[in-house]
Amino acid sequence: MEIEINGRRFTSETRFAFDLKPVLKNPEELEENFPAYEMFRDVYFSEEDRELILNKRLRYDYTFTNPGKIGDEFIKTFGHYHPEIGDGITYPEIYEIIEGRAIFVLQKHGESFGEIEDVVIVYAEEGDKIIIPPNYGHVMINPTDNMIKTANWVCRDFSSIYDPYKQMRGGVYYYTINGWVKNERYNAPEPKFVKPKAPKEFKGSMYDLIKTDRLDFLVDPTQNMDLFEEVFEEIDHDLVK
Ligand SMILES: O=P(O)(O)OC[C@H]1O[C@](O)(CO)[C@@H](O)[C@@H]1O
Repeated sequence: MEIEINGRRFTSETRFAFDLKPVLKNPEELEENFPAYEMFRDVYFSEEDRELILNKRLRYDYTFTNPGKIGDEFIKTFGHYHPEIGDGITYPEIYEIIEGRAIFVLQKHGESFGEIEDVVIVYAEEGDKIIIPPNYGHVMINPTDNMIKTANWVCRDFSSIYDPYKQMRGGVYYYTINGWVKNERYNAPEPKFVKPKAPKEFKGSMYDLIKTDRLDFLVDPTQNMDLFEEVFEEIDHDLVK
């Protein structure tokens, strides 16, 4: 797929349903291949911005996630962790929902990939900004009949880590037409159900945050670990559709 921004064309990398086989609840139910989501990595609006983005060691991506199901499971991203910066702390990330409604499953592993210390299920709406704290892996699910469009800022110095999700066949929970199904390969506590509560300094245009120092935490989260204390607000799970 291609998008045009200010006369520049950006081409996506497509993840197909077959690419998701290693992380599906029921891979055997996948018969026909189709595009699951489009990733436009390293987008910029002007050459001047491009220089700023490179200097700040950041990357701006769009992800367009199609609606659909594989068996009874809703379409989702593959899922990944980020590497360590040092001292056992991994790179965080910030997402924005540009269009649609999404669910993120965040998980933090302990000694082994299968030992989960914390699970946070984030129900996000259009306009929400979602901060993925250090040390959490993340999967984004499309629980709707419409495409989800998201943007994200992330440090550009690393590659995502997919092996834990491959080894465990996906994240700690699958989202299905019958609701949440635990992936029994994991030992994990009960999930917390939350909505995003990004601090007020992140209000406004996601892209324009590059013109401020507010994204510095993506490259060095250790300078402001308090930021991650209040990025979610617990919700009553019964209220969640
Ligand atoms: O890398 P995955 O798990 O396929 O997830 C897709 C999205 O995650 C990002 O890598 C950001 O974390 C985006 O660039 C990409 O569109």
